[in-house]
Amino acid sequence: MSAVCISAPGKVLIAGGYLVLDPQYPGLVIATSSRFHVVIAEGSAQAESNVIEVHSPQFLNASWTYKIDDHTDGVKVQELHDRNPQSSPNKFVYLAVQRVIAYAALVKSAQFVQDKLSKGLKIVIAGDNDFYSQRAKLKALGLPPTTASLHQLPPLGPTGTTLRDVHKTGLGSSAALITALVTALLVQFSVISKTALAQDDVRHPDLTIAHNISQYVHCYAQGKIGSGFDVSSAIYGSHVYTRFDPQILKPIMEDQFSPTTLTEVLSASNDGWNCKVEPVTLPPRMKILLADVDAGSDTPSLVGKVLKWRQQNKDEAESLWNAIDSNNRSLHTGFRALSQFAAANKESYENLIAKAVMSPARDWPQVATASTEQAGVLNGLIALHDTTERIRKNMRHMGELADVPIEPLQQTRLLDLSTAVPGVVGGGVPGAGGFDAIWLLVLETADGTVEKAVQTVWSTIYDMSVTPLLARESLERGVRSEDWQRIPGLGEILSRFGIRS
Ligand SMILES: Nc1ncnc2c1ncn2[C@@H]1O[C@H](COP(=O)(O)OP(=O)(O)O)[C@@H](O)[C@H]1O
Ligand SMILES: C[C@@](O)(CCOP(=O)(O)OP(=O)(O)O)CC(=O)O
Repeated sequence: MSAVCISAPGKVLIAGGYLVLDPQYPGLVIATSSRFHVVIAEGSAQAESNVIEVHSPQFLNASWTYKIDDHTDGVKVQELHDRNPQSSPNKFVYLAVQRVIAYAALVKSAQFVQDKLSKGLKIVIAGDNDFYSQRAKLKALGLPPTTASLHQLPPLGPTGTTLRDVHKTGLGSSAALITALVTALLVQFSVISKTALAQDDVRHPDLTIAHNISQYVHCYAQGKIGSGFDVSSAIYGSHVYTRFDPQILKPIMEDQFSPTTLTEVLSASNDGWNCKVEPVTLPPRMKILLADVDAGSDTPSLVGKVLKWRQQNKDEAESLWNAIDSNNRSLHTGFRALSQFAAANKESYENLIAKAVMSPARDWPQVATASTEQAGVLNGLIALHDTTERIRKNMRHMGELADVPIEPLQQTRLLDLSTAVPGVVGGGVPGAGGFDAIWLLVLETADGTVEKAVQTVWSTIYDMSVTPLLARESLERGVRSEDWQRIPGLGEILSRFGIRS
């Protein structure tokens, strides 16, 4: 039996929330080591010709079956509700299947698609535990909210609930899922090759096709065109992202359009996709820590209010956005400068990091340096810390002006306590902000001193619950082809659906 397995990472927008909706302003997105996995198996046990079964077994009532028929006016995908009467229709999954099949039938042929479906397909979706809050599960097991406890939970574990009721952590589950599913289907129907995914070339046409179709399906399923930074990082990994002009998708966001419009708009050679991707990696010895926060209040939808405030206060908004943007760009240049230092003066870099780990960032200006190289690294670290503080201050200010909780008081207190821990460079509230999550940039030691100290601080906060996530920066960049046997927990899940090697 042949199987395709594709994974795509989650995201954290550490700089550029709101601003990135405007193509003038880039955002800095870090892709996470936590991923969504999609396996497509052909000819597995009890598979039926021209039928695609999709299962998301971490959820209750989450199976969907589609029948694919060849009509004179194109290939039709019809959901067979009676096969899974308990499952609510899944617009995201349906559109991914339907639009990729339509695209494949146009660029290959309808006959080619039918041949590929002759043994039937089974698709299994599984997301790393980080995408969903594990707070309740840890509590039920009497485990403290630490990474050590999270490591005790089975990987790709059941959530015990439905997709509608699950408590998400904000890593962008729908974008990672759609990217992995669209890419896996494109590989399955031979529209792109899986070897292309192993390459780091952000201009590779196969990656561009996977990107364009994933953005399209995600926007269509959401019923709106966001900035697209989440799908972009699911494809390309961590990067500085400048959005595409939403006009590009308009012709195919309608109910009716001609087949040639679909292929023209989504084609890798369509220059209308004017988004920019500049890959980023964190400097050596630095890592991202993330927390799922329950500060007692749900984050309402903030985007509409911020954009309305911008519209009504053009001058004030422009000067504040330009100030935020200049700091957002400094964050990126600061990463680059430190990475270059580390490459050119490895020893000085390592020695200085070993000293900086001992003090809180606010005391770094007093750290003694033994050489001009070390002083250079120290200045780079201080600049990064100051930049994160300035971004926070300006984002808080924007929250006050627009009257939305971008960095609410509870989060300010949590971040102030966290960034006072020795070895923490800085942090913030990701994306649109709110009550639900924070990110920290910390110096890394062999024994994880900083991370442990941060977790100790989190565990002493009595009036809000702060649970770490296991995610780190994705070192494997974006979407990729996997050997499913190497993904802990996946083999056992697949065997339940008769999928074996
Ligand atoms: N594990 C999954 N299996 C199947 N569908 C999923 C899964 N995760 C997300 N989805 C789809 O994505 C939708 C969630 O979209 P949305 O609320 O925009 O999420 P997010 O905040 O993660 O972007 C779900 O209703 C479902 O259709
Ligand atoms: C406001 C934004 O710029 C960033 C929102 O980032 P989040 O990470 O908060 O997003 P969700 O995954 O949708 O919850 C909107 C956008 O860029 O689309």
